[in-house]
Amino acid sequence: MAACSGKKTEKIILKTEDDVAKALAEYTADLSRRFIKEKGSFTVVLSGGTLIDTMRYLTESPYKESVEWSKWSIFWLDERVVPKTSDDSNYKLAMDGFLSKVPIPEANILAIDDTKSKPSDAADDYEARLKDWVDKKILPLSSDNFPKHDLMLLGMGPDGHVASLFPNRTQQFETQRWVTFILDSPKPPPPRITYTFPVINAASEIAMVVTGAELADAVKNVLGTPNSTLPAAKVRPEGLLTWFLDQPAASGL
Ligand SMILES: O=C1O[C@H](COP(=O)(O)O)[C@@H](O)[C@H](O)[C@H]1O
Repeated sequence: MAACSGKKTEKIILKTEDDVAKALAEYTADLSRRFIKEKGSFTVVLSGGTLIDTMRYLTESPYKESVEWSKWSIFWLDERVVPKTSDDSNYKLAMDGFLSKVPIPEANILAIDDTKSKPSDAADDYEARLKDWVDKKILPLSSDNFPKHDLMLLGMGPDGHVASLFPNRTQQFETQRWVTFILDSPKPPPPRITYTFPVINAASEIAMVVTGAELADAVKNVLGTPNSTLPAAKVRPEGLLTWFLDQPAASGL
């Protein structure tokens, strides 16, 4: 393992995707233990894409038995505006690959309301329900009054997008809203809702989980270029940012 730390950024480079999956399970279980000991709960925000498969070891021993799943709450960084039964749904992906295999209470899972077919309505609704969770003191607010989650698990696309914040789209510049929407995502399906950067960067911990040679150029741009303008370079949390990379993804560094 090669690890190098900046002030608040750590980069962990492992040989294979399987090594990254194992390290991610250990890291997430450690944080779960730490946050639950400190404050009795653990709020986790999921991406879609390859991340869910890379979380696979959390659903196996020893984590399946030892993690206090009843204290977890689940949110999504972004969601496609499609029925939850669609193969394009990030909820379905997470349910099939992760949530159906661990005992997180259903009431602790904040999924998109898929009866809202207009993306703007779906974004307003998710933001309103986040506000309810803040009012109920399940989520605290950051010093800038954005909801503060314990852990966000981010993937990155080859174009440098994170969540549904894409290059050449305005959503990446949003400074007020907690949740916004996009009608013309360059990656299908086009209609989506997404957390904004102020909410992402309010998190206590962020893991960027990036594996595969097809991500090498974007990794090089974000981590190897001063002043990269890709959306992933805007991930600068209040807390710690940890990059989990396999060697193919890190090959340009
Ligand atoms: O469309 C999306 O893409 C990104 C990256 O996905 P990956 O398959 O390249 O890992 C993902 O993080 C996001 O949640 C998803 O909606």
